[in-house]
Amino acid sequence: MEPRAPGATSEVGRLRTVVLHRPGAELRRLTPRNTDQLLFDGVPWVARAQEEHDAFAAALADRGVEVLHLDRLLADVLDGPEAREELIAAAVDDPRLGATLRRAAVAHLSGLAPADLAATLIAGLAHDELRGGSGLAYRLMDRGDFVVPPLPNLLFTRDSSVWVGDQVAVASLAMPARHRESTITRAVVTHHPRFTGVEQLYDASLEHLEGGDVLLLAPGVLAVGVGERTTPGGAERLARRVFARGLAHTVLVVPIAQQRATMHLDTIATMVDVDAMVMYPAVAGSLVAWTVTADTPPDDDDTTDLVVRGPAPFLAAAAAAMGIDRLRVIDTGLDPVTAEREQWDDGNNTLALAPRLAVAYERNTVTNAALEAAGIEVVRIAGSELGSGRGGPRCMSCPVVRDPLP
Ligand SMILES: NC(=O)NCCC[C@H](N)C(=O)O
Repeated sequence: MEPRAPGATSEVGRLRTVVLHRPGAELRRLTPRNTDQLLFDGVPWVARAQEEHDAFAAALADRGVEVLHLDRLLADVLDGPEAREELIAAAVDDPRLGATLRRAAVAHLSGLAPADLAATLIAGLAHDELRGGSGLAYRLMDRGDFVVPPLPNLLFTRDSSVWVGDQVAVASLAMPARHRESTITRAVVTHHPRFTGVEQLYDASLEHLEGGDVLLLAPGVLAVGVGERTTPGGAERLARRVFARGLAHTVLVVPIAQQRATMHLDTIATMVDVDAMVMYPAVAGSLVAWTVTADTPPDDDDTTDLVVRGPAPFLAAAAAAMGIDRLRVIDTGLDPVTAEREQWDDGNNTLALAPRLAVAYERNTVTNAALEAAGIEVVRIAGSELGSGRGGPRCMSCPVVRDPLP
């Protein structure tokens, strides 16, 4: 059967196709010395993280979701000269290297077969793995230093690209440790036959915008978190572009605390039904939104002012934009300490497979019980090791095809 044309207009339409990344050798690079810089909160047990991820992928496949693996898509495109050239250039685009080491790194990477090159671009290249290294920068490096740093956060496929309607926004990731991820998603959506003809809505050279901050609340209505990662400038640019291309009529811009626990909007709230969210109780009453619309559709990047109203309470502003009476918040009934613990462990970061059917980490027992009491079927997955990167089922998945809502 022909694959369905890619696209998504909501968070909860039946999920048909998703991109995941099974974590691999890149996680073995993590040590207590580099976890902060590489945005992990601990050193994961890699084999167990892979088992957990395999079970996540199996849970999706068992429910009829086609799982695409990012490393395989990457290896496919690295069979062609354009993606090879672009991604090798991106891997050595680092002022630490200097010309001599850069040349040696290019020669090494250029000699690799597609699957090996894909693996190396993801796992990185350590000093002692480089054949034929030379030059001052090389000689002054330590054995374990990275010529090409690893990408352990590629696991969180949600952040480096996001589909809005039938177009894909390649993200502009804020943290240096994640910049190169966008070059990989860009190469895949540009060169893979699966995505031929797809228009790109955003790119990594623009203001910071991360997929974890973008929620498709309803067809035509986006919520965009602005905080540690996505900037107001990024939200404005995205709004202009989705209006210009007829992909949305309203963008709700939602300020969130600029701290690690709430790095993206999807760490505090995700949709579990067409009119319901699970939300961190500590923010449910105080979250606000700026409602952005356009009187006349702008051009992609013109400078005409958008219409900005607010701030207003998020739930009311969202319901008004979505054209519903009320956006329900599933009351997790949590005491503040349990709520804080389960938010940190991504209890609010669920992946909807369909209305009222969501994947969640099993460890968040109180949040999951509340979801079930509210009529949401919860598919529980283990995440004790996966969670050390601070991301849950939504962060670890990029929906590529969802059914439109009826
Ligand atoms: N959407 C998400 O919240 N993604 C989780 C990203 C975790 C990753 N370690 C990061 O800090 O960017």
